[in-house]
Amino acid sequence: MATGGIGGFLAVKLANSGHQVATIARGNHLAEIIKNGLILEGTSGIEVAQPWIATDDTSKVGEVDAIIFGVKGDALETAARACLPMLTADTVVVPLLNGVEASDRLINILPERNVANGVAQISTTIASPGVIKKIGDFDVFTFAERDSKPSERIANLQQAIKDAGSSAPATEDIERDVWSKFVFFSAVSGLTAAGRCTMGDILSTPELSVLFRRVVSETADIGRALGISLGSDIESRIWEAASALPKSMRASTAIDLENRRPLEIEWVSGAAARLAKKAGTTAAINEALYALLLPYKHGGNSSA
Ligand SMILES: NC(=O)C1=CN([C@@H]2O[C@H](COP(=O)(O)OP(=O)(O)OC[C@H]3O[C@@H](n4cnc5c(N)ncnc54)[C@H](OP(=O)(O)O)[C@@H]3O)[C@@H](O)[C@H]2O)C=CC1
Ligand SMILES: CC(C)(CO)C(=O)C(=O)O
Repeated sequence: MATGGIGGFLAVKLANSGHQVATIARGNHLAEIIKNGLILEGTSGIEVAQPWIATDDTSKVGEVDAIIFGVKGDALETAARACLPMLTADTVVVPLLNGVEASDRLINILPERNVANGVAQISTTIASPGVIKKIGDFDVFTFAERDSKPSERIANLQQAIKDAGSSAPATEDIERDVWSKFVFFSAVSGLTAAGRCTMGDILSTPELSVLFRRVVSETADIGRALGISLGSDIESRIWEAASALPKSMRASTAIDLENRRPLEIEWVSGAAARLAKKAGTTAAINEALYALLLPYKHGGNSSA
């Protein structure tokens, strides 16, 4: 659930390493998957997978072991309800959305025993109906039970993803990992989208570098105020990692903005602003980035 950048990538990899994979998709994307298979254009060539089932009707899938949950933030509730027919008491639902609220939002709809927590480091997109495109060489999926305790179902899914060629490291603190990506992403997303710039621009413009580092500190402080054990070196580690990113890199938010698609800002800059209030701290820069992107939230032109 579903067959976008995240779900489509893992569907191809898992199906081609021998697993029974159902791809939930709709419209032209589904029609092309049924007709030609699901195609992954990666840096090392093209792979095609024939899903076990490709459908927009989850009641046709039956009960499953695991659900890779990868829809955009605004689609979470509807997609979660559609997962209900596929659950047994042991099915694990692994959210890989950006932001820090997906797992908590899922337990409002799905039984808590079914819901895990997770985060993805990858850059993939639906290039055209039936075709997923991967950019770059990184594909790391970090996930665990909500309380981070080891479990067989998490270990099995990690092993399956590793056998399929990606990275799925074990973690002793999934909340910290989800927040670490959020701290990084709040800066990359907010600046490359609101600033219409690339990581190269951020790294080569001292004023933008300072702003990037301020967003990172601001979001990290929100996490710390909420009790997340982010560590005192997260700011420097993120800056080091950011400095090594490809110069042309932009967040999916910036690419969505350019393509006039809806933006996930409610779950990134907007979430930082909201969570700061909850934590009793401030988030002036995240608030500003959120406000600058708000006119474009629903896609299309600005509301002006
Ligand atoms: N792609 C990436 O590289 C990364 C993505 N992420 C995060 O992962 C999440 C998913 O991103 P991504 O995979 O790129 O998103 P995509 O937009 O590529 O894919 C989401 C898919 O979900 C489908 N969908 C939504 N609701 C339903 C539903 N009820 N039934 C069936 N299909 C549905 C959409 O179909 P339709 O078009 O018909 O609405 C779309 O095909 C986001 O939070 C993103 O920020 C995190 C790290 C990297
Ligand atoms: C920054 C990146 C590519 C890291 O996975 C990402 O999550 C996104 O752009 O949505």
